[in-house]
Amino acid sequence: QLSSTFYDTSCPNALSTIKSAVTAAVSSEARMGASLVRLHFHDCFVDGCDGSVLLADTGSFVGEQGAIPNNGSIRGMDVIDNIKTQVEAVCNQTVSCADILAVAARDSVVALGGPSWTVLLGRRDSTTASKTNAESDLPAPTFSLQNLTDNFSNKGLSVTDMIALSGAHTIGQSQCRFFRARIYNDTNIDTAFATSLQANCPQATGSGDSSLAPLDTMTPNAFDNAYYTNLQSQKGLLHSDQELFNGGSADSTVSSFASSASAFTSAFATAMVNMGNIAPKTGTQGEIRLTCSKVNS
Ligand code: HEM
Ligand SMILES: [Ca+2]
Ligand SMILES: [Ca+2]
Repeated sequence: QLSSTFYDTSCPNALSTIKSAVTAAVSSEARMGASLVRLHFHDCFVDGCDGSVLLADTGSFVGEQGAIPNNGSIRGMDVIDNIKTQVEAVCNQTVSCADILAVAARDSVVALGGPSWTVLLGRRDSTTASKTNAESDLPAPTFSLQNLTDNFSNKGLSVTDMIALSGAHTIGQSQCRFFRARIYNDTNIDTAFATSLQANCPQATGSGDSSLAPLDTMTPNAFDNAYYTNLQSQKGLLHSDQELFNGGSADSTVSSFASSASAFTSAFATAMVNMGNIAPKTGTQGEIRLTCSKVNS
């Protein structure tokens, strides 16, 4: 249904416009690459890749940005709004916000040294958002391996896709409130690693809640396979990360991605295409938004 050539005649400069803007944003702040990849994930898992996550709360409209997994956490919506303005300047109401997110996620990975892949295009934008679905469908950092497997399976994604996509945690940061329970309560954590994290993340809820730590302690700004070698030494930051290497059925795939960068990058690229195919709106469904943060009036 989606097609890599969707904008070839209607907007031949769309992809280059997005790439330059993403490259500039990531050059000025490496973490923005991570934030844009996550935004695409949080879009696709909630009613499909339809730009729903980008809709801001305005007046009586309730978007997804206040949902528990997103609130005070997702970033980069302003960067997408800015890219959309540049894309509108070259092709009026032609390129969807959902497609801009999918391309920006790919370009972010490339900008941080990761693999490239061909992005399928032609998604249309939603005219609705669902805070309820954002709270029910996005995975939580407290999840077990079984919870994670079920959550991705509900979106049509395999365990291999789940393990590969979790490798996006090779970049970016997490707030203390999401890893506090792990560094004080989990036993499958490297002791020195836990102790070093405790310095900026006190045990008491409310203190240092938003202090940041890198998801990949080795190379936080490089899209590599260090995430998996960290898991092998019990240095996963989130409880859900370490669940992938905890003596269970995912261990062998983690080991394969840890020992082969190419096995990881190829599985990651495949899984990103699979995630990008979740319930796209096409044809006459939805709309092409003029501004990514609000529906057309
Ligand atoms: C497997 C289940 C997952 C869970 C439980 C999870 C949870 C989280 C949490 C709690 C954070 C920290 C957010 C914050 O502190 O504000 C985070 C960050 C991040 N997640 Fe995930 N995530 C998962 C899967 C994914 C997937 C599939 C992707 C993309 C393909 C992804 C990409 C990222 C990135 C890049 C960051 C860093 C964002 C930044 O620095 O702005 N995550 N994730
Ligand atoms: Ca969505
Ligand atoms: Ca890394």
